[in-house]
Amino acid sequence: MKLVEARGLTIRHGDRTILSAVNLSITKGEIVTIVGPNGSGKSTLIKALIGLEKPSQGQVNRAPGLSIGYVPQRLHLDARLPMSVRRFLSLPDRVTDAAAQVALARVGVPGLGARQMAVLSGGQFQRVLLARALLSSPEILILDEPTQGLDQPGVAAFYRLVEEVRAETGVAVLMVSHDLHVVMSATDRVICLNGHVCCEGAPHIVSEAPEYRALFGLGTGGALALYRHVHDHDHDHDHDHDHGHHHHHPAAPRDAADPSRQTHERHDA
Ligand SMILES: Nc1ncnc2c1ncn2[C@@H]1O[C@H](COP(=O)(O)OP(=O)(O)OP(=O)(O)O)[C@@H](O)[C@H]1O
Repeated sequence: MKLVEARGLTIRHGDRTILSAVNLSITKGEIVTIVGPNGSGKSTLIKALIGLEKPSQGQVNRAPGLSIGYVPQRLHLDARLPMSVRRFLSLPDRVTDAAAQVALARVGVPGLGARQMAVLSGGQFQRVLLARALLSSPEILILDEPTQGLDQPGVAAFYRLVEEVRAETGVAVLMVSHDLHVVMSATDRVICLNGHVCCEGAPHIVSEAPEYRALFGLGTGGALALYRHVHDHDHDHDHDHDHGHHHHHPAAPRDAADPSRQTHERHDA
């Protein structure tokens, strides 16, 4: 069943076309990731799917009564305004203490309820946002760059958490990311966006697609100058060897075929 779909979605602001004839759909229980460079229209697409942006042409359809848990790209809270985590979870809809506790435990930050929002770390803040999004028992979670500002282990942990929640609840997930490599193992389908849908499919297929390579190419050839290298070791326990001991491969095909291998791309500029 389709939860949300866009058909021929075009969005213009003034005489600028931000999105052009975008088609996509998200079905029950799948994790879909939108990747694309800065300004490629990712947030605009998300807003259109939620109903915060009006199509200039085409249409957006949502399943009747669809419950959406949305985590925006940026949420600025005034640090001078006292706001506990517990109170934040009750905005805009009041939730019970029990429900708040369950939600916080679910995202791995139990007992944070009394803490002020302003003093949370980046990772805790993102988890609290996710907890709040989960409180409405959504059929789809929409996360706009949920790992912005987190370090690598924090990013990996957050995506693992999203996968766990999906496995437990069957919620569909649509998220935005800049980098395919970090979501490779945590997503079913990738949509590469650059004002239009450049390519779409399973992560390893998209990473090999010429359209994707043109944007996120290897070496200094790509617009975003990324390179990929393959590790045979565990990053968490092997920091000493983290520099200079890698074999740098141009996107080894065996790597794409075997998701258990760790693959990284790095900004090379
Ligand atoms: N309300 C608006 N009026 C005019 N231009 C807009 C408006 N909203 C977005 N844009 C423009 O549309 C383009 C796409 O913006 P959007 O925020 O969707 O990109 P993005 O892919 O999410 O970028 P980033 O990765 O930097 O977050 C940008 O050039 C932006 O300036």
